[in-house]
Amino acid sequence: MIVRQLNDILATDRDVQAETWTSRRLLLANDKVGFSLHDTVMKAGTETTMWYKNHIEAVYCVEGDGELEDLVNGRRYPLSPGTLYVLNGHERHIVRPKTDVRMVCVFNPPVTGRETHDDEGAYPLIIED
Ligand SMILES: CC(=O)NCC[C@H](N)C(=O)O
Repeated sequence: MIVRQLNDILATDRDVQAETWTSRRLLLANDKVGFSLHDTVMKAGTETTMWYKNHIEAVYCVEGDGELEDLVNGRRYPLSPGTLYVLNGHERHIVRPKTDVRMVCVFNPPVTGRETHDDEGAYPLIIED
C-alpha cells in the first residue's frame, strides 16, 4: 500500500512548476501502478494549449472556475468543481482558468517525473521497466 501526503512532496522533485501551472505528482511511473496522479493548479488568467499525443489524461476539477476548449471542434465547456474531462482521443485543447483552478490529473501511461510541455503542448513518451 502507498500512503502519501501532499505536504510531504511540496518543494521536492515531485513538485513541478511551469509558467501557467504547478503540478504536484503524487504517483509517478516508478510507483509501478500503471498511471500517474497529479494535484495540479492552473493559474488564474492564463491560457494553456495542450496536445497529449502520447498519453490519455483524465482531469477532475475540484476547485475554481474556468473554461475548456476542444480545438478539434471548437466546443467550449465551463470548468467548475465536479467537472471531469478525459482526452481519450488525444484532443488538442486549451484551458483558460478565470480563477486558480485545482485539478486531479491522471495520466496513462504514467508520467515519469519532471515532464513539462514541449512546443506542441505534449509530454514525451518515456516507458520505464
Ligand atoms: C489540466 C492539465 O493538463 N494541466 C497541465 C499540467 C498537467 N496536467 C500535469 O499535471 O502534469
